[in-house]
Amino acid sequence: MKKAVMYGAGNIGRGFIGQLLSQSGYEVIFLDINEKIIDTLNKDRKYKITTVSNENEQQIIIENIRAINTKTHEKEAIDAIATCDLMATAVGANVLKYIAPIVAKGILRRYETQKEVLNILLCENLLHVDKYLKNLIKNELGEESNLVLRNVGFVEASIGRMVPVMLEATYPTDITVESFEVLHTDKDGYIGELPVIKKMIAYAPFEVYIRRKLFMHNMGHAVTAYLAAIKGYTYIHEAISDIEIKYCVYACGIESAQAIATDGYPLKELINFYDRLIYRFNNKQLKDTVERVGRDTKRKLASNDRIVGAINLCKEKHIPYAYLLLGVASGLLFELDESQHSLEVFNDAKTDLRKAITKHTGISNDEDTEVISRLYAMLQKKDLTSAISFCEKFKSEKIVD
Ligand SMILES: NC(=O)c1ccc[n+]([C@@H]2O[C@H](COP(=O)([O-])OP(=O)(O)OC[C@H]3O[C@@H](n4cnc5c(N)ncnc54)[C@H](O)[C@@H]3O)[C@@H](O)[C@H]2O)c1
Ligand SMILES: O=P(O)(O)OC[C@@H](O)[C@@H](O)[C@H](O)[C@H](O)CO
Repeated sequence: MKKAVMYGAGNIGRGFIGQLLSQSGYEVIFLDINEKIIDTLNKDRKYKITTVSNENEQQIIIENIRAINTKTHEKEAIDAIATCDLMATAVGANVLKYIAPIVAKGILRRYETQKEVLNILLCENLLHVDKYLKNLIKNELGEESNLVLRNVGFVEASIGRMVPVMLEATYPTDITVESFEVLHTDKDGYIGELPVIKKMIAYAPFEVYIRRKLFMHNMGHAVTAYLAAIKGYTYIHEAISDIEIKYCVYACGIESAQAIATDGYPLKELINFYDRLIYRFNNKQLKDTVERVGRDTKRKLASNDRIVGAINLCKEKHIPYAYLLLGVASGLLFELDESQHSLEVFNDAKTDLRKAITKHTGISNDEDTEVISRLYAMLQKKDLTSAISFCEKFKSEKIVD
């Protein structure tokens, strides 16, 4: 049986990629550091996925799996990487630097034992994650890195399925997901033959799919969460049913779509994609939280991430972006974050807003800073109605009807 290493046994590792790999005939070996999840996976050798929508729910059992704790069994983890047929990561953008040493050791062992090609599917929400992880691994490998990495494909993937955080009370490995199951990957990232994976599609050039995912899906998701926090909602489906929030999220999506479409991707398809997405945000059974979707504004408001990345693309393509600036203003007010990764941004904005805007978003021009500051003041008073009229007026000055 072919072997696949799934680095990260969390929401996406178990709830999406692990499923597709197992259903494609691979034995799936999860690498993780969460003892409870690892022990339960090894005891049961299977786990349950519940797919939910507003209409129905369905349960499936994922088999042919086992797990290795990389903290306590590093040697076994390296061995798994050295001998597998395919690998994927879903650990979180901030965690890649911690797993790079083990991945590098596994790759080096493959090189020393003349093992064939390894393709690594990178299932993280990070622009150019392929180059990022490759560089981390190059640093680990030192001088010989080019030779060692000759047979390793770093493959960007766009993960569309939304998987919420599970409640403490559920069985440790149970997971609830939405039904979306297409796995988009970068055709140019693979080395050798494309692996056969259920629901996997390989595209080239891939940039437009990554932009669609990050600057529409994740951007729209984040803006929903930031405005939801201002209005006091707990779940994404509650927020997207609020007419003012839905209007702003839609307007942000149109700004992004117009910028992405300038590279030849049909605007109509991008708008259809966004319409379906907003419908998917309304999945009441998924119970995806504002906290999960919004957390870590230090990463999410950065210049290459979902909102400011979209703004930068709009600037490059001369597309107006009033509502995306509202997205930034709302993000600067977000403090609902158990991980504390939003606290620095929130406190900096409270202390010196203009300085915080430049520090955390890279935005430094006077007009954008002024617009964000004015929207921030309105949102601080929870006045989304005035913020919307401000955006409309600002937009009409920029657009000739
Ligand atoms: N949840 C979603 O809806 C979703 C959808 C698309 C993409 N993503 C992306 O997928 C990635 C994973 O997200 P997730 O929701 O599955 O997160 P998660 O927190 O559920 O899973 C991450 C897993 O990585 C493990 N981990 C953390 N540090 C580790 C280390 N040093 N070594 C080994 N394992 C370690 C954690 O224990 C956890 O099981 C992120 O980049 C996220 O942006 C998530
Ligand atoms: O995973 P993050 O923190 O980068 O972003 C939060 C959500 O937008 C994200 O996890 C989406 O659910 C996912 O990317 C959907 O495809």
